[in-house]
Amino acid sequence: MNTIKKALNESAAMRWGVLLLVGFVLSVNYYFYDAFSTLKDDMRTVFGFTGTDYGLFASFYSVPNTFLLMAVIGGIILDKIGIRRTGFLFVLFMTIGAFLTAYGASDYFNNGGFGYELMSSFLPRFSPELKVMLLGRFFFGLGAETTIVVVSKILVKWFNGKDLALAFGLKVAFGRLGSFAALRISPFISNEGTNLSSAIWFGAILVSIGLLAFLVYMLFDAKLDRQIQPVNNASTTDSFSIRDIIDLLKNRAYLYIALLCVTFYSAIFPFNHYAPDFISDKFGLSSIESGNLTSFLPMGTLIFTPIFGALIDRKGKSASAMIFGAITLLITHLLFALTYTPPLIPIILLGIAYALVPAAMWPTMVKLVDENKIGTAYGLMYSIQNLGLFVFPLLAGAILDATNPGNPEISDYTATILMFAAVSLLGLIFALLLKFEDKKKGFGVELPLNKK
Ligand SMILES: NCCCC[C@H](NC(=O)[C@@H](N)CCCCN)C(=O)O
Repeated sequence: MNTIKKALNESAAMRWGVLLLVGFVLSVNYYFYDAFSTLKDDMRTVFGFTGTDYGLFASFYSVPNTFLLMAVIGGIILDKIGIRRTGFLFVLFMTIGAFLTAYGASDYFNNGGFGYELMSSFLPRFSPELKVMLLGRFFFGLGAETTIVVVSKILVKWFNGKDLALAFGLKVAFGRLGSFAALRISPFISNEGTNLSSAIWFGAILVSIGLLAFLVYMLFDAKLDRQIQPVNNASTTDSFSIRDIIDLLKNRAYLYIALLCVTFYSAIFPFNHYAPDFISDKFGLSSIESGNLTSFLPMGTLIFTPIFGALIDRKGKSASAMIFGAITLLITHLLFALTYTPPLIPIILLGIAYALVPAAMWPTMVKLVDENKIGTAYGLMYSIQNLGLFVFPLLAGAILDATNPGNPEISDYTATILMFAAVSLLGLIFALLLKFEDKKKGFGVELPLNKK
């Protein structure tokens, strides 16, 4: 008797199992990205970091992705050599970067350990620990961004047509879980800077466990490829040409979504790097208290992004959701900058924006580009986004130093947060332009994602 064997991605249990595995890789990625925001003040007291030093450290994540176009190159590599090899390579970079960062902040290194002399011998404006941490942040960013592109492609491979927006929403939720854990655990381990180095090592160890999780995923991926190869061959053999990038940039809807992406995230991620310190300074809280308060943000989005994702799968309205999210973001920053509204209220508003826009924006890509170019499309979008993630933490640190001379313990963040409000306003303009373009060209951005 002939039995038809179902491919692995036909099984719902397998799909959600895979999401759990790659979701963990994202959680540790975001953990390490956000672990430093509650340590800003500890790094000021232990290493003497100024606002600009801290901003530079946060920005260095984006250097490879913006200036070396690594997120685009990672996306191209992904479309060319496939999920397993690309994923392994970039999760490995992420791990190396996390360990280098922790090494730079370690007591061993700072007591004259291996490489200390070399790192002291050039660019005396920057301390040796900052230089090694910057190098670590560089490699971490190089690996982390392409890893997110890889995970997006994994989800398209396993979930397309089957709750894709929900899966993307859950993927984002896994990232937020990592941020939540970082905001809670990092200041707790650091204990006002007495265990600063242990807090960073803890993050690096988590990232290395993420590498092990990816190795396990590779086994499932190989099995699925053996099952679907004859049907899906096109998606792995299509070769990259520079035309792909030109075509993407000529697609106005793609351009608007990429510009919304850079402005929206520039008003959130760089803000998050400063949020615990800002809340602590403006409302007189300890770093653990302000970390706890800020952690409501990823916690809320963790719950609401999948819910909004599921709604968009079924009801559509992605462009309208992005507009609404952008307006909410603008209101949030104005409240933070200009009022003493209890911080939980703007944090809740920020959570709505931070859940709604990503839930609508990322899966919309399948409406705008072909699946076999999706790695390149996401990669390019990340490189554009990383330009903002490079510029704005630096700018925020520089504005902070300029408006608070002498690196004081308590800083006035008004000018810094108003800068984030201005960036949010730009995001709103691009969200509106996207909606008009969709109306004109009929991409179907407002339609549900689920196939009937
Ligand atoms: N399918 C894409 C989901 C991306 C989610 C998005 N993350 C980013 O935009 C990253 N490029 C930057 C992440 C920085 C932390 N590692 C998000 O909403 O988190």
